[in-house]
Amino acid sequence: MSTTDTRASAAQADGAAARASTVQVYDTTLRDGAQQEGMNLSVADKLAIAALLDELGVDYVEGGWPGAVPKDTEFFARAAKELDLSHARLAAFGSTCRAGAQPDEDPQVRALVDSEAGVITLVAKSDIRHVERALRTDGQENLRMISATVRHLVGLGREVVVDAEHFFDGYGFDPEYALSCVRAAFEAGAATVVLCDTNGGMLPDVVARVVTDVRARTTGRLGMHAHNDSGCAVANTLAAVAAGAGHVQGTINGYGERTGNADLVTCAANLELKQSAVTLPGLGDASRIAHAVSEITNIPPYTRQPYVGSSAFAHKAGLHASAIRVDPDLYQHIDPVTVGNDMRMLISEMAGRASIELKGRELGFDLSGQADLLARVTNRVKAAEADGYTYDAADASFELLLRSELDGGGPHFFDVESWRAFVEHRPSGNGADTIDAEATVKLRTGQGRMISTGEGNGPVNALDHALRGALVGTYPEIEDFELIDYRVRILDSQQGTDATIRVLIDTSDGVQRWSTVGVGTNIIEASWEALTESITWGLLHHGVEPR
Ligand SMILES: CC(=O)SCCNC(=O)CCNC(=O)[C@H](O)C(C)(C)COP(=O)(O)OP(=O)(O)OC[C@H]1O[C@@H](n2cnc3c(N)ncnc32)[C@H](O)[C@@H]1OP(=O)(O)O
Ligand SMILES: CC(=O)C(=O)O
Repeated sequence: MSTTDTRASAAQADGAAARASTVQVYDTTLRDGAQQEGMNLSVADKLAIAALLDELGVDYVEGGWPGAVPKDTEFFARAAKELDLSHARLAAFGSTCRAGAQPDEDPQVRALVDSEAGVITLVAKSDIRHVERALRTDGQENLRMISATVRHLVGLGREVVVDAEHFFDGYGFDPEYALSCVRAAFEAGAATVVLCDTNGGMLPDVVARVVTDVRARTTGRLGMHAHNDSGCAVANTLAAVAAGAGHVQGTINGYGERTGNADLVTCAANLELKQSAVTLPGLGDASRIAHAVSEITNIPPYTRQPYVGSSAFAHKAGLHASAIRVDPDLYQHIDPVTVGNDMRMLISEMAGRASIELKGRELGFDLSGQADLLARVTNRVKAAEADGYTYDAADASFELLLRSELDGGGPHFFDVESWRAFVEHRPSGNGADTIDAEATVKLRTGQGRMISTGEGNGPVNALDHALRGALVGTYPEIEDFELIDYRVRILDSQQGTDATIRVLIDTSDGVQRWSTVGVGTNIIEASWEALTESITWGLLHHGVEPR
């Protein structure tokens, strides 16, 4: 073991020794995550997400609030028949009984029992101001509500978790009252009392101090539920664990009310990989699972999300690449494989020869020892980027550039003789004028000269149709290629309509997706370049030989 390794291991061992390795991981995506603006999950969505969370290996999946939200009532009914969880326990969320009511008479509490969930999580007020102003009752009655509801559910054989709402604010205002709520829950048999930063405004030092105090003055497992309004939800969760909390709540991808909850994957990865405080059996699949949940919620993944984002291990700076070539650990905090992610090299004006060599390796080319070639490609990339190209968003165009240096010309599927596109406005006289676009492409393949005309709803669309028309006889494979995204950026906006234009095109064949770039002072010229590169890369990667 090297000196650096020894030092790193010692530091990690210190951290680990300070913590129990039994911190419970409790997911509230289906309840608090669903409180996110714009999120609307069907029962089928919830069942699918619950199965993914179980694969990840969380200890608890909170399914929602049966009795309050009809879909959640249905979720628990269907979960009992359809969900086969191998690791997680299903938790139903709800509130304590109402002021003045008995739990066995309260329909909300009955709905929790009827959900048949083995775990019931009760939200309880712990800030005296909320008790008096929101519940409109007094402190003693709130303690009775907590105590009676917990006792009732424990008596029915359920594991009870109590979420002490607004705990940190309440503790700051009246610590004795906030503590009496925690004690009431434990004395009635709650397995865990979760201290909630409901308004999400806490900072880690406050969380650490409060959790330490509460731990010294109560007995029982404490948990942490952090919202991210101060941008500190993950940090606050880790601070709570460092101060002795044995249960963490959060949501996958950090979904949740307002700015969201603590991102559970980030929390759990930190706790497992850096502190050995949790064991998440599916951590090695975390990236796939986080993205699969994004597909279901229909909320695009956050590319810079820690651990699982597509940029989490993407390296752009040339100096980083030169060190990574020696040892990836020099610029990465963990091995991406441990969370199911990949290291990627981004090629741009900031690339150096090491970046090109590593990108080449990623693409399947061994460029080691080819100093002249690496220098040539680096120089071409820098010059092209200065002209407006951007290769970190267009891997396919970079690959073609690299191959053109490697193969002395690269793959050559067709020779373009000429192309043209025009747009015609046709007045109708009745106000319903039409605008038609038409393009003609002339090119040669090994099978002869092809001339094709295409129409479209704009000149680029017409050109795309004409190009495909000219090629499809020789290369029928292109019928599978579909242009799925088209982005235009004006590079020097002060030049008005004379500006340089960059076009990025994403193409898919239903299995893989690739991106190409074109640049020109004319939007059609830039689009043509990106279109032809897209077809070339697609043919190449379908194993097609020039015909
Ligand atoms: C911090 C959190 O995020 S907790 C989770 C919050 N999630 C949700 O609110 C989503 C689901 N909520 C709902 O469907 C509805 O708000 C319901 C069914 C819970 C309540 O709806 P309604 O019965 O129409 O009541 P309304 O929303 O007007 O008021 C809430 C009532 O709950 C009471 N209440 C609030 N917190 C608690 C608590 N911890 N324990 C007991 N009662 C509570 C309030 O005092 C109020 O009582 P009131 O009807 O006597 O005034
Ligand atoms: C319970 C909960 O969701 C909160 O206090 O934020």
